[in-house]
Amino acid sequence: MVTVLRLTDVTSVRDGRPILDGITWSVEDSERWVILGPNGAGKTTLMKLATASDFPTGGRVEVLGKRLGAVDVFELRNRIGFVSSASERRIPRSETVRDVVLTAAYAVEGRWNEQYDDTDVRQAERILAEWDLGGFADHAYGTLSDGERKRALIARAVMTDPEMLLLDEPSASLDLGARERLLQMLSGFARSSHSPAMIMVTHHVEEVPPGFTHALLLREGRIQAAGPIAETLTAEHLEETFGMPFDLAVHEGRYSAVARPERQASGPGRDI
Ligand SMILES: Nc1ncnc2c1ncn2[C@@H]1O[C@H](COP(=O)(O)OP(=O)(O)OP(=O)(O)O)[C@@H](O)[C@H]1O
Repeated sequence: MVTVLRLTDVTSVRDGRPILDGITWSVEDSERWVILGPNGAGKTTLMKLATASDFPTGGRVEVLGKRLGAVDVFELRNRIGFVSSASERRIPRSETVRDVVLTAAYAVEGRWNEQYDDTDVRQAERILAEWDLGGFADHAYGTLSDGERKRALIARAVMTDPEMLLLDEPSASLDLGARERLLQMLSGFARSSHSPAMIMVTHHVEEVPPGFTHALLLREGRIQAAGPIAETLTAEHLEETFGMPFDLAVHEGRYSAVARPERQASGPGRDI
């Protein structure tokens, strides 16, 4: 086992306020982590540290065995796949889907004069097929549906065989069918022993792909619970994290959560 990410007593302070506070967490190459927590809990800030896009205010962050602050972060970033709404905005709309994936080999957005060898082209074609995008290779990225775009971005992120794949809310804005399709593909990818370590941020337990092995629950910049998913993603921990009680169900690796009905009805719509 190889530790791909290690945070030790990490603090991130912005405008004098701790956004992350006392985070100690590590990820092994065989692990697939889901990160859950309320809006503003610090999930994106944590992802920025994990992708070597930001530095901590205090503590120690080691990404792929290298300590942030003592390593060329550009070299590190080439070994990490990252999909977020920001990465989506950087892709030119007129770029073909094939080039969206292929240009990852040079870490550029938008094909220019780079020379790609046959191995790169074959790798791109293989990955496009794996993510069910073979029929879209010549389509312009801007014409894809949201679900197809997400798959194209993930295909781009895995083009360089990264050692860590990080996904920030990959299912956000997808319709039910597109979400389910993406989850099936992520689940298959997570279960493959050839896949890199995965870390995925989501707002909904329904979006946790079966095959994910660990969960980290974050609240107000602190870890509320972290560890193997069966012990961590529990109704008790969700209540501590989100501040309200849930009924949590697990069926064939899929989670669902609804607020537990309060005994005395209150709020809008109650009978008076
Ligand atoms: N550069 C910054 N300067 C000041 N405050 C910041 C900065 N970056 C983040 N924050 C604040 O830190 C907190 C955590 O932000 P972050 O985006 O990490 O949360 P999140 O868990 O990803 O939230 P969401 O689920 O809404 O995306 C928020 O209150 C945010 O306003």
